[in-house]
Amino acid sequence: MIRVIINGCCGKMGKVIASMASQNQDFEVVAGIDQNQCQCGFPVYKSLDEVDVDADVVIDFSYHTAVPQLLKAAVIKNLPVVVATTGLDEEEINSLKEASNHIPVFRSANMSLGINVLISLVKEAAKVLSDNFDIEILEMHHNMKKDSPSGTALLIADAINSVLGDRMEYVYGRHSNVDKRDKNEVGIHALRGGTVVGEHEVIFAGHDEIIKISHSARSREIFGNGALLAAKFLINQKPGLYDMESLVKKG
Ligand SMILES: NC(=O)C1=CN([C@@H]2O[C@H](COP(=O)(O)OP(=O)(O)OC[C@H]3O[C@@H](n4cnc5c(N)ncnc54)[C@H](O)[C@@H]3O)[C@@H](O)[C@H]2O)C=CC1
Ligand SMILES: O=C(O)C1=N[C@H](C(=O)O)C[C@H](O)C1
Repeated sequence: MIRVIINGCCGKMGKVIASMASQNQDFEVVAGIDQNQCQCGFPVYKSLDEVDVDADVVIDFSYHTAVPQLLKAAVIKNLPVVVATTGLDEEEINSLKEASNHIPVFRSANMSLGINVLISLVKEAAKVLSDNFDIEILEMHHNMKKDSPSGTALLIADAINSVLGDRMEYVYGRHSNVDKRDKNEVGIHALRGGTVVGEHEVIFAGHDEIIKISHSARSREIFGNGALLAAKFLINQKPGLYDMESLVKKG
């Protein structure tokens, strides 16, 4: 039985993780952490420092400002952490890399298998098409999402850049642009509205033809499933930084 602490347990994803874990005999949620209070069926603390319950792993779906303190406490407690929270700035990302020198840390902006397959497809397409096709990324999420663009859109852009010699410049929206589009741009555009779970589309626009590769998340359970698989994988790893590619490769 893998004993889980959920950071952000009162949130949309925290509740999904708690529900999925309760239906999976491999997992038990032993505690939650949230700045808010909520009825969860397990004790809820304000910070990991305060948690006095034994656990095997922390799963984090919270807010970017929460991550450095969470990781600091996880290092002290020698607890592996799955970081699913997005919108991290450079300093927060560095805190994550530092923690991974001491504990296993798994980070992915998108825990779904589908997006990680899309990323593989998009990398292959970019290798073939980038000379003659302009690349734009469009994402849409619910009206409660606090960060923009999505971590997934940035993950896709970074994957494209990685196969194009890191020569691409990200352009976020085009409101103030007065020049024509540069070839070495990746446009990234965010839409917000309704209860959209997560839509991502990569558009390769060429001369007289367009290729689109897209993913549509219809339920948050696809992220919950990936996070639980990541937690199961992570508890058997040495200190280091892991991602969905590590999970797929090591199985
Ligand atoms: N990697 C992935 O597959 C996915 C990542 N996410 C990301 O997960 C994060 C959470 O998403 P949602 O659950 O929709 O958001 P949410 O806003 O519903 O939940 C976040 C929870 O974290 C809590 N929180 C905020 N600051 C905190 C702190 N300092 N300490 C403890 N708890 C704190 C909030 O009170 C809230 O209950 C976002 O960054 C989102 O982009 C969401 C879905 C999938
Ligand atoms: O906030 C969300 O809901 C999601 N956030 C992640 C992101 O920023 O990419 C993953 C998923 O798209 C849902």
